[in-house]
Amino acid sequence: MSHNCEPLKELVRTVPDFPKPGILFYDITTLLRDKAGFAQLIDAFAAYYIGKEVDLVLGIEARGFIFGPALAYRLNAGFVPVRKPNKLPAKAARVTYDLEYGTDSLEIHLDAIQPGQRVVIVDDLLATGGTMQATVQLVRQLGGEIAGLGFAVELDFLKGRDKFQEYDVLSLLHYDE
Ligand SMILES: O=P(O)(O)OC[C@H]1O[C@H](OP(=O)(O)OP(=O)(O)O)[C@H](O)[C@@H]1O
Ligand SMILES: Nc1ncnc2[nH]cnc12
Repeated sequence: MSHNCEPLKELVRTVPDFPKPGILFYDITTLLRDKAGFAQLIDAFAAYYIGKEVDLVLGIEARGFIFGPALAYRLNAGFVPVRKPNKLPAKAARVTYDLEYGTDSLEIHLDAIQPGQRVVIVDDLLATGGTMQATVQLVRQLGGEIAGLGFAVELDFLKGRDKFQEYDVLSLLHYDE
């Protein structure tokens, strides 16, 4: 199967003024419901990370939970959820960050990563990069080694990628505006 995912952009719906006036929302639900499209995305992620000795895939709540477990399964890796505040039952580390449309916090269980484990973090979309930057901070706090940062969609014009120059960043679909 081809891993050129760009044609899948046709399956992403844009919704103006959601969740706030002035935001153009890139809605991937229309892509997820397409069985060939969803399979191609997971295949493309898997093809990129297979052979990179990944121990854990981290998914960021909520939309990172869609891709993370499917990829972890394909890589024979574990899955770790990075969650919104006060959802994790055991002791957790927390970080607060800015979003394109507000602020939020994320948490990870303190024992979720053993020092030196190789971690890929996945999310549906890279906008300003605040969410991923916060998650990178959590992984580093726990002593994980970042093997890669993976996104289904990148909004190139927001330049979130600039925050991750020292990391291997993979985005499957790119939008210039
Ligand atoms: O690059 P950034 O500017 O940080 O934006 C990207 C983040 O924003 C969205 O999540 P959101 O916080 O809306 O949460 P949700 O997945 O629960 O809808 C998206 O799923 C990413 O996680
Ligand atoms: N414009 C956008 N569309 C979808 N998800 C987002 N997360 C942050 N900005 C977004």
